[in-house]
Amino acid sequence: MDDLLVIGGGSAGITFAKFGASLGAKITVIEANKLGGDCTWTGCVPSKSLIHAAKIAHTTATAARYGISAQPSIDFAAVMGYVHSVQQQIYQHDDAPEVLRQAGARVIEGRARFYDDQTVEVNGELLRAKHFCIATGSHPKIPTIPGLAEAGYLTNEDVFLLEALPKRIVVLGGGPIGCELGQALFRLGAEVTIIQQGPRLLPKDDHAMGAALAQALKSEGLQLYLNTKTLKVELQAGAKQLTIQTANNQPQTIVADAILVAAGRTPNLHNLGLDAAGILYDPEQRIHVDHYLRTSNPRVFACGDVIGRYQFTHVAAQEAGLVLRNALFPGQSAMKYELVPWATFTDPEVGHVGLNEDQARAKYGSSLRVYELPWSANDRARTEDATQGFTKILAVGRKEQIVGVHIIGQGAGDMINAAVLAMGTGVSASKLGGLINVYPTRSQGLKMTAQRSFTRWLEKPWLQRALRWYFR
Ligand SMILES: Cc1cc2nc3c(=O)[nH]c(=O)nc-3n(C[C@H](O)[C@H](O)[C@H](O)COP(=O)(O)OP(=O)(O)OC[C@H]3O[C@@H](n4cnc5c(N)ncnc54)[C@H](O)[C@@H]3O)c2cc1C
Ligand SMILES: NC(=O)c1ccc[n+]([C@@H]2O[C@H](COP(=O)([O-])OP(=O)(O)OC[C@H]3O[C@@H](n4cnc5c(N)ncnc54)[C@H](O)[C@@H]3O)[C@@H](O)[C@H]2O)c1
Repeated sequence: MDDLLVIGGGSAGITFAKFGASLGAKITVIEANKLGGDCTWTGCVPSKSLIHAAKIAHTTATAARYGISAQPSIDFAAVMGYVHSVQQQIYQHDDAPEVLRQAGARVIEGRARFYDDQTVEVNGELLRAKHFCIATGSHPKIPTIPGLAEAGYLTNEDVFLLEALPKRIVVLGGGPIGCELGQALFRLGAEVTIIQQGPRLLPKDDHAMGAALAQALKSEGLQLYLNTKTLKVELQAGAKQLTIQTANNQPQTIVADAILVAAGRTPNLHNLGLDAAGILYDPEQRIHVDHYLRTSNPRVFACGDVIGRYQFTHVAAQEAGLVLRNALFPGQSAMKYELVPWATFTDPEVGHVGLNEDQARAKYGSSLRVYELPWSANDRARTEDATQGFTKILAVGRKEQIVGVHIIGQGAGDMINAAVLAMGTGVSASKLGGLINVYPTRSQGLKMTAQRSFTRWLEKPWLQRALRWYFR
């Protein structure tokens, strides 16, 4: 009998197969479509490949300021060919059934559902296991807008299959998907309008990040509507006409050739037989799990996008590791979410870890200190004409404990990992500011921001007076 049977072979499922089997446990992964899940086929991998190609187009088109003149000629089908080739490479190397079998896991292709509280059915076969894990991921949430379904729309599930670039694209949603793909498609030649129903982009990030990103996207040429509701969509002479209500309550229309819906995610629970297995879930379609990622059926765990917490590949993988620990070994450990980092791979990128400023202020009040440094103070950023950005460190207490770091700027997604290391190992802001970093690097900006925790004392009048006396 299997030690663990996993439904879903995406980011979490693949971690189960590789890591679980390497421990010597009997692991079966059942996948309904293609191993690799959202990340390889409809998420991280194609979006980051498209963003890379789009950045090259943008860099080429704007190279005149460096004394280099060129105009990119963009073959959209070839760009998509590049995207698909990266997907194939990653699939063959990391996700394919033979890779997981080689690692020691059993792979079954088929759609699984619970038959009862200790049995799963797939391809007409009933399978029992000591434990189960639901890792079925999520799919795009489609807002209820009159006429949207009839007019037709794209989501992350089909945008990477486009063979030609639509001329005018409206993106519904100003979260990470809308901002990343909106900018990439703009840079590849589309006219892009992002409609965000809330007051700012990236509302899960620090408020200053969304505002800075909005400024960057607008200055590049994207149209942005914040606090805006889409009232209806109509087909007019083959094009899609959206009637929107903007912040000042003025209805107006926008005409587009394609609408990309990027308005959040819904967990994949449909037809899973959860009731037959005694697994509780809520009307928002989230499975209830405890701190140990166990559902209301003690044999069954759930992790990844399906539990609707932090919907990232690195979190799905971390949660899968925790489920392996709790299902296969005595005792149990809880998932810790305080140090979940993420990055939005726009240009400039936005990196996040810990509390944002509003959360930190609500929690720590006047003991919160905010250290900020614009990238214009960083020499490497200057040499690379990448001064659009800033770093923000949130610290508390006499020990200057770091409770949040937020970075907007080129490469912020890589840089945020240093902040994770500092926070995870209890390095204070003053300690971080005192370390030696390589000059000239953009990541030095993190250290330079942390340095504010002690250089700010130099601005105190009493210290100024004392220094004047000392050097009299
Ligand atoms: C456009 C986009 C860009 C993204 N970019 C990033 C990024 O840059 N960084 C990042 O960290 N995250 C990113 N994400 C999020 C990331 O893709 C997800 O958080 C991650 O894939 C979740 O992993 P998972 O294992 O929970 O689900 P998935 O990877 O979606 O895997 C679930 C699998 O379960 C299968 N399945 C479903 N039902 C059944 C069933 N009944 N039987 C058998 N199999 C079933 C599905 O076919 C699927 O393969 C992005 C997402 C999108 C949409
Ligand atoms: N770089 C990354 O790590 C990355 C990239 C893409 C996606 N993701 C993951 O995928 C998840 C889903 O991304 P997402 O951007 O779809 O979701 P999201 O929930 O993060 O953002 C969606 C945004 O759309 C807005 N919205 C909802 N309905 C709307 C409507 N009718 N009109 C206009 N705006 C509307 C919401 O206010 C929200 O801000 C992310 O939260 C993240 O976990 C990660």
